[in-house]
Amino acid sequence: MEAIPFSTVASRHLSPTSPSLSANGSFCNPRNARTSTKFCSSLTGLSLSSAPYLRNSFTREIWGRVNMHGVVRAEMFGQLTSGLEAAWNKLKGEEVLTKENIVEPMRDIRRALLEADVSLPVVRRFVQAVSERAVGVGLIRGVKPDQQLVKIVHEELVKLMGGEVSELVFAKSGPTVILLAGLQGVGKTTVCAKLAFYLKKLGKSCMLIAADVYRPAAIDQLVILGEQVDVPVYTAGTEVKPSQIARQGLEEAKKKNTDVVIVDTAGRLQIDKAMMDELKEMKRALNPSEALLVVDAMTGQEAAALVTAFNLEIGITGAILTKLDGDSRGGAALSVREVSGKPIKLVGRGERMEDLEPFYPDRMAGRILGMGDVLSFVEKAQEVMRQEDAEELQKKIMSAKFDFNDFLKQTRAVARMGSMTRVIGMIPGMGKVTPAQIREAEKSLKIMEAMIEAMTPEEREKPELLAESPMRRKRVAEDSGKTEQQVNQLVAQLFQMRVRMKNLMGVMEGGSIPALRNLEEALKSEQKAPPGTARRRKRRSESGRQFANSTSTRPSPAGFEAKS
Ligand SMILES: Nc1nc2c(ncn2[C@@H]2O[C@H](COP(=O)(O)OP(=O)(O)OP(=O)(O)O)[C@@H](O)[C@H]2O)c(=O)[nH]1
Repeated sequence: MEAIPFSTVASRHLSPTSPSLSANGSFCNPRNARTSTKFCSSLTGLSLSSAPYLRNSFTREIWGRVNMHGVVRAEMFGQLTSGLEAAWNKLKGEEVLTKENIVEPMRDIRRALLEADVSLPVVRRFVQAVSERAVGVGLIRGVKPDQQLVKIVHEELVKLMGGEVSELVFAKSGPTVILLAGLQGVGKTTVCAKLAFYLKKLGKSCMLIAADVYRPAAIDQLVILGEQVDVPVYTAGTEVKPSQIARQGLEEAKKKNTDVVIVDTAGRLQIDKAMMDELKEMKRALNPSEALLVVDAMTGQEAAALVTAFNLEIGITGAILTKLDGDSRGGAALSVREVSGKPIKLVGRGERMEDLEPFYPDRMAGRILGMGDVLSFVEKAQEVMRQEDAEELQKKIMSAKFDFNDFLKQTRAVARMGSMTRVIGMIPGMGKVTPAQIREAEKSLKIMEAMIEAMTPEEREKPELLAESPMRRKRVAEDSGKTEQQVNQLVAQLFQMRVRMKNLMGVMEGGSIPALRNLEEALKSEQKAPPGTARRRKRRSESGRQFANSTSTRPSPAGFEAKS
């Protein structure tokens, strides 16, 4: 497969079809623009002016690297995303949305939602709401009908999923009790530890209570997970009643001034009376601030039905949706709130302890529409990247001094961000990725790492040394067990990246969206121009000039390809 620069891939997906991009020039939902900016800056600790950089060039360039050896095409709610895309495509060339021309797109939307296992009444209400709004839309100058429909669908999806983030409720005094319930194997025990890990990051002290007395292995599992996240686990064996264990555990937590206790309960294969009675008793004994039902996203609308049933039976405060990293079709995420009236508070997106996060309806809608979830991505990136590193990196990018040490640091940061599937799903247009393509990308990272490790510290710091010396590149190839061609490619990529980063920085600093579009257009047309054409040659020579400008003291490595 021919390697296509990521920026080009991104530009395809950042076309004006993205309502948030055209609306405010960022990936954030316009509604939440204020919150999003605050978010970015509060998380980074960088100045507000750094936020656009983090939202744009940082994410692209990290992914530029991951995707350098080939394009990873879009699968997270993949089928739903493509189904919806088919709907917009039907409106291409139309001047205005009318009752007649939205019939077919609405049929596509309906079909896509049903195939994603969204519950039928929810689909009906959704389609009706979108249709009513679509035909009521007047002609907005510069916004095409397909874009208008995307925007309406985005807003209705956000509404469907509850609109705002539903925050966890904490007790005003004494320990906050969070009771977790759910069927067998949905991920309850894992969620206990993940939740403790998440709350610890918010500065809360936690204790886990092992009240699943029917599966002794569950107690051991919780103890192990507790050790992993460094949170105490209260256990009392399997001979004591669960409500009794929970009460004792709560007393213990009070003595220790613990902020939050999280109670693991027994799962069943299906809802039964004994389970419900036990949960009711636990609720009476603990008076929890949160009673959350853990449901598996892969079960689609069944998850929504379970939330409804548990709520009617024992009264719950919300749901935690797990396994969103799997091939969930989206039905659960879209149906739970509307069917049960209860919000999804958190989502699990992997097996690692850090793979639990708040449920943001607007970000989820963005992912469903193939617009990615850049804010979650940036947050993850910031979690694994020290602030000083981010600042240092920013300086280097601005002065076009980005070297192989930075390259390695960022590559490793990406690796620490979690499973590739999960991370890739957050990038606009990167929703549909096959496992084989992810393996390919991971392999590429390893190859790059091996080559960089074979460089001397001086070479890593001054990539020009490698650009100028075929002998050095040969040595790196031999020491890393890779081919000379692979080393040449890596060195060339670093210089290309410097140029691209500099261009992006210029655009970001100027802050003008038309400029960004121009750049994307330019990248797009470069990709389209066949090799060897005058246009491509012209661009290449311009790119060489840009490089020469970006490194004043060194000879341009534009010629190094010829030397090697
Ligand atoms: N991929 C993925 N796997 C998950 C997620 N959450 C949990 N799992 C996995 O699901 C499996 C079952 O998780 P458990 O925590 O044991 O489930 P449980 O609900 O406590 O099961 P019972 O105690 O039998 O009721 C484990 O292999 C977990 O690693 C998630 O968000 N994504």
